[in-house]
Amino acid sequence: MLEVEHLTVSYASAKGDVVAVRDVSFTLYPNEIMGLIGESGSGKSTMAYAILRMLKGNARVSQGTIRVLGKDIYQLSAEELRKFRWSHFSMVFQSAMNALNPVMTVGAQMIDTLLSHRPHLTRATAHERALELCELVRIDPRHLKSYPHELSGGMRQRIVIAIAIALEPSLVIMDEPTTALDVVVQRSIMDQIREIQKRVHFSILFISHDFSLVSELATRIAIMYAGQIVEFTDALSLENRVGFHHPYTEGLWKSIPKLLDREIVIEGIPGGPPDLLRLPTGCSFHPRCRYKSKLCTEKTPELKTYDTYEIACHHVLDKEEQHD
Ligand SMILES: Nc1ncnc2c1ncn2[C@@H]1O[C@H](COP(=O)(O)OP(=O)(O)OP(=O)(O)O)[C@@H](O)[C@H]1O
Repeated sequence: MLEVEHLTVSYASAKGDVVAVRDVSFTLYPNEIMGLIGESGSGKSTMAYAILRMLKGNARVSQGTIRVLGKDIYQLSAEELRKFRWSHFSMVFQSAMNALNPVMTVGAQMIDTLLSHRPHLTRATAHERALELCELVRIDPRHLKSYPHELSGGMRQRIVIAIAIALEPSLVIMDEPTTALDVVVQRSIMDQIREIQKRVHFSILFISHDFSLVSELATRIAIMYAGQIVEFTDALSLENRVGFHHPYTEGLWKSIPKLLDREIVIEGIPGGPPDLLRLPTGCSFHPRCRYKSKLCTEKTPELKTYDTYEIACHHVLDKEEQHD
């Protein structure tokens, strides 16, 4: 479905090349929901834009390949890419307002997307399909006549989701799709994403900095730190075996507020992410890691497979004993 191999993406800057994604490889399987999490600045959005071939001016893919349905998307011509996007892969970003045209009704935008990619459709059939999409995202069809500003934030994001799945793509990349919404609306949209994905089957790469949100939706989670994936884990193992993970994953998991004995307990991760222009030697996470040794300051750990996990940490086998 989606194959990313050795992807490296850099931004040219006055101080030198900022390598925002470093040698990332993974496969997303048909109908799989994979979460991608990491703190702000870890490279999640850069990766999403690279996969969508939507990187901005000073960014470039300096290494690696990205294949969607077996096609190297960087080998497609502009016209092929235009056809491929929306039909085979699409995206939902944080701000629905930016994704929608403010001077067109939402119905016209849905019908336009359908007709521009399926020119053989009649306007009446496209309208029927728009009605079906409204039903799928639980929007009253009368809102097809509304302009984006007439709808609430949650409704706008539902419309964006409807447009993203209008052409039945195999892959939808969602980058913080609910971050701008309040908690109640966020929950209902998450439930709906899950329900729609079950009904119409497509793969999702779901990007967020919110571990609890991702772990509810995704079956597999990739954890990103300073441009690299430091762990792939299944969502269930986090609750059951939190000590057997990358120290960064453990820290993120413990940063989720938990109610213990009527007190809210939050354990954070000390320090902040590194300057990408001056990465620490060895493991990039070592300055913040309570399990670090001399080896960690000297040698970059590679991703290694342990049962159903892949973890890049020199001490993953011995750290579980020290974990509390
Ligand atoms: N246009 C740019 N020029 C130079 N550096 C950039 C540019 N855009 C992003 N970066 C740098 O690339 C790194 C990764 O940024 P990115 O936005 O991909 O991270 P992120 O994990 O998605 O963060 P957030 O959750 O805040 O969106 C950051 O350190 C950022 O400063």
